[in-house]
Amino acid sequence: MESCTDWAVQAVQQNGTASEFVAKILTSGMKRKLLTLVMINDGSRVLLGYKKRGFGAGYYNGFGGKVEPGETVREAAQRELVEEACISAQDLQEAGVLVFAFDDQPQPWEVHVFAASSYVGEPAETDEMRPVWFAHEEVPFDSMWADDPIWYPYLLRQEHFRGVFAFQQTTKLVWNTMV
Ligand SMILES: Nc1[nH]c(=O)nc2c1ncn2[C@H]1C[C@H](O)[C@@H](COP(=O)(O)OP(=O)(O)OP(=O)(O)O)O1
Repeated sequence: MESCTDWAVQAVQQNGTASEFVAKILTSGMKRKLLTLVMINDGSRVLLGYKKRGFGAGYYNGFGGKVEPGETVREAAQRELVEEACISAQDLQEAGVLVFAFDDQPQPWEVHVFAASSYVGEPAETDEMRPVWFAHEEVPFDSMWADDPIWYPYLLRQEHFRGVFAFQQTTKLVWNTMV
């Protein structure tokens, strides 16, 4: 089976990129870092968390984090949702995959995005995230990762997506392609 990194490498080779580090970081065969991101979407609103600490602090985002040894990507997605928003998704669906190459991180990141419309529990603030509902037309892209406006339309249309994104100095988006 084709691994996700293979399609990301192909995308870079087919589309070219102004930033050499993207090709270098994706083709070097180094292990990627696996992460999850869960988007709760009730049909007209999405639940985002204001990230209070760590990577992406100050941004709104879905809930997620690193896949720990011994757990599946799906298990990690459920665990992070409970840890960060105090809710458990009932209909977690695979929504898409995002590959990020950073010029200041040693490994490419592969983020598995899941969507859910129903959950048990009540969203509550944790040490890491403050949950806030946003209407689809009011998603606060100015306070989010620069790649988000590119793939959110796919998410909201419930169309599966794969994207490759290159960042310089952590947050400056310098190249992207949707596959
Ligand atoms: N460019 C980007 N756009 C986006 O929308 N989400 C991104 C992103 N880059 C990273 N993320 C997400 C993936 C993941 O859900 C989160 C980063 O995870 P964290 O570093 O918070 O992981 P952990 O919660 O495991 O960390 P610790 O609690 O520090 O162990 O940010």
